[in-house]
Amino acid sequence: MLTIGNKTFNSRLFLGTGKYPDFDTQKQAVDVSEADILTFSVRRMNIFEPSQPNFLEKLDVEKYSLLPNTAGAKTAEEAVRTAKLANASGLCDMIKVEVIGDDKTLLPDPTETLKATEELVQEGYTVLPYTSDDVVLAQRLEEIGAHAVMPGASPIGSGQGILNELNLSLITELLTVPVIVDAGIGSPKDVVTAMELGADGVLLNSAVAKASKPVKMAEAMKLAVQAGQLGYEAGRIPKKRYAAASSPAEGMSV
Ligand SMILES: CC(=O)[C@@H](O)[C@H](O)COP(=O)(O)O
Repeated sequence: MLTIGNKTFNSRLFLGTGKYPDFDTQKQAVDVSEADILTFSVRRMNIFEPSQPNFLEKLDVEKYSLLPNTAGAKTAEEAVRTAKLANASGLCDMIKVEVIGDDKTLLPDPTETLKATEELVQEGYTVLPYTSDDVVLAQRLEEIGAHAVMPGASPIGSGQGILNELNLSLITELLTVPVIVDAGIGSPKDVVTAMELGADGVLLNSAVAKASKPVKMAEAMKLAVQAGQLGYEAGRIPKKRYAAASSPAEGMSV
């Protein structure tokens, strides 16, 4: 079970809803993934124009916890405004703060992310900021009241997987709020690694939506989260420099 703020979830997989080849594939992938939390860009929703196509129209949104994100925001002010828009439309169980600092890398702006997180926390939102894998920044976000912290594995949509295992493991060790590894996941292997590093969950989009077979990949990601979590709880063996025989001879008479 995963608890964020005052909500509890069965699944530790957070799924993005964009970039699918069509809405039927999106729905099937979401169903198969058994994700409880779905994220979507507020800017891509026709919130106040019911006649326009609705990005989530195939999904039974009542079944999920919705995590709108502030994608497209470049300042704290824009992110806060976007969060309020999502809230006003009734589509906001929690908010993912995403303030981009650079168009090419889509890496988050640290100071604006802190500012937006602080303001939204003070206004009573359940806030999950997307951040870099910087350990001290993750700690600051926790200190100002973030309900979970979401360090990136690598740049959004890059599929490069986890670039800095050390930093992610330090973040999961030092923070007490949930740590959700977000962005850059390329394959189930990356998900297992994130969970084995002690992440409480993983948020991904492109790796499923852009896979050759998105529905199959959604299932693989579900299983990877479960396998990584089980492995983490089971406690892996320490790495040794030299071999250790599987059938030790000590204590045997012959
Ligand atoms: C959907 C969303 O929130 C993305 O901004 C997120 O960071 C996922 O990134 P990937 O597409 O790399 O999984």
